[in-house]
Amino acid sequence: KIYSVVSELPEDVNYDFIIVGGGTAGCVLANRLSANPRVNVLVIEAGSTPDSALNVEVPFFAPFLKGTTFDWNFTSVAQPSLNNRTVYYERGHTLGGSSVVNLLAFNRGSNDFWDHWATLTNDSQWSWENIEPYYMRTSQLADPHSGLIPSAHGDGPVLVSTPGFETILNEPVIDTAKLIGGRFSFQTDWNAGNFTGIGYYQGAIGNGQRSDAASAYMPSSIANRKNLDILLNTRVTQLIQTDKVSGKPAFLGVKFGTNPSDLHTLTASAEVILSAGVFGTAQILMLSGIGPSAELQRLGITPLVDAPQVGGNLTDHPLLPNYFQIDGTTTTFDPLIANLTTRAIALAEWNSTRTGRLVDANAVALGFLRLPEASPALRPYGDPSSGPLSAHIELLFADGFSAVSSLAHPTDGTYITVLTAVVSPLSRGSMTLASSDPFAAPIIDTQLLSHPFDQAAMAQAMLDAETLLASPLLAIFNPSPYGTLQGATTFDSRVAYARNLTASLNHPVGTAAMSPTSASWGVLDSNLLVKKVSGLRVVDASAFPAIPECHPQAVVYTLAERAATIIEETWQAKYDY
Ligand SMILES: Cc1cc2nc3c(=O)[nH]c(=O)nc-3n(C[C@H](O)[C@H](O)[C@H](O)COP(=O)(O)OP(=O)(O)OC[C@H]3O[C@@H](n4cnc5c(N)ncnc54)[C@H](O)[C@@H]3O)c2cc1C
Repeated sequence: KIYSVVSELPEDVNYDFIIVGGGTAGCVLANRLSANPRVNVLVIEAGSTPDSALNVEVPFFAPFLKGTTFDWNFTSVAQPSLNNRTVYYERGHTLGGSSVVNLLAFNRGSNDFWDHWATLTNDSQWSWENIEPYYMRTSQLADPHSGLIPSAHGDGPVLVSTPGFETILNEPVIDTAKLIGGRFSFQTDWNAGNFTGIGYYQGAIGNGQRSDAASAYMPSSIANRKNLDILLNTRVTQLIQTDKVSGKPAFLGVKFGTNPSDLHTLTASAEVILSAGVFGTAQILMLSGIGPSAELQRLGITPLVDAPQVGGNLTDHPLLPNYFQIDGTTTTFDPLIANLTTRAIALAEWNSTRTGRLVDANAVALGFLRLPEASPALRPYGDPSSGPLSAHIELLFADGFSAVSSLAHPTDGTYITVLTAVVSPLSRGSMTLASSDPFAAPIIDTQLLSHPFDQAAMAQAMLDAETLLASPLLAIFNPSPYGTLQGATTFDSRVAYARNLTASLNHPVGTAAMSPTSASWGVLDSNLLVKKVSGLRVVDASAFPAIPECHPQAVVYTLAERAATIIEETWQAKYDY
């Protein structure tokens, strides 16, 4: 059942599993673990439910969710590498978490990125060969999906499809890839193992509507299970040490509430699982005394387990909009942003037939490219990608002015945007506590674009965007660089442009990374258990040992599916899973 306030929660239930955070990973775990009627599961989620909100359901409206009650509204500290600008961090604050507010791309990454995880954790359970069945459990194809490889897709609850609307860019971008080939070769299906080339976007969209962790993994038939309770609008503030097992502290107690003067506690009999996301999980660990001891002491928190890397290793994909003004007679999505009447007409079409431009996200075609072999970026720093099936940079093609930067949408004109990103970044940031107040926002220091490799890779991505737009099928739009992009014609001026406009692709990961049991780096072992602690698990994007060279939500779903099986196997004897 779903409860909106703490006082409604039944007092006589003994919960076996308490899941902290009902986001992308949390919904998967709650669904799978509560399938066993012999266990009681509690999810505590800080936000409310998406409840058929229009901007959640309509794929094209996803950017309108920024800054709403569905968003935690985080902001980084000023970044020297970005001319001392701050970076906005959107994070889902609702059942379903960031899968409810994200830009819908659904990619499981290359085979060699998963094999890289197996190497990094020294555990073959994360290799593609072993993880594939768990990916298959996450999602299934929905219409339209012609051209995709059916055997590369599974039968899970998240619906995945290709663009449902023919924009001015779909065919020209794909045909350009087919024409040029090489690094720009056409990619038939992103979810078939090779994550390089140029191909159609695959989105978590079914019947023209968003498919997220809440709608796919937590429909009312699951949420109403007798052995599953979901407490909304409530923040977990701390885990409480309950015991010591084989000399290691156990944290089965959970403190939660809506403000510092009204906090409650519950104790799980089997496990507490942290799924509060890349910032929430590290924050709760530190508030519980698990983190860098000296830092915790400075904030007045009693250190219980010295875990220096909690909050460290923050890795993200920098995102840069490259705007081009095009021939004014062309149809782009710009009027849908600038003109409320045009938007209302499109919405009426979406409401009645689930057709039109609103059925897709902003970007309709993607490129995931390896750097040229002679790239100056690769020489000094080596190849940071997971392998030849993985990219270094990404290009997203949007048929209008894509509002990801501080630049306001121009009041007139017709545009296309090529969003460029670095997907194998070497920059590393961190997240720390601002204070011991669990309701205070953390300090996020992203370090985006601080490493010279990332700057050089971004400059190459900008050059690739220009090269593609100059090819015959795209040159017909007469794309002309807009704003300061006009002056970005050399390596140095491209980097200067990037420093001015780079934002986050909202893919932060790694603040409680998995590593081999004996490794001095990392926070978790390869079964997602916090090292030096008994039985405390982390299941979300903070556990990633390295950032995938793709959009990460499908990787989170897959990680959580695998985690559910690890947990079931751990408790097989007691609960007969
Ligand atoms: C704007 C945006 C666009 C994105 N675009 C894409 C995309 O197109 N494709 C893609 O693959 N990925 C995308 N991502 C990234 C992807 O959505 C995330 O990586 C993924 O959903 C993270 O899953 P998670 O389970 O780690 O965390 P989340 O899904 O964020 O879940 C964490 C949950 O914990 C809750 N929580 C946090 N702290 C507490 C607390 N103290 N107490 C109780 N609850 C708490 C939160 O409210 C949230 O519900 C995007 C993300 C954003 C924000």
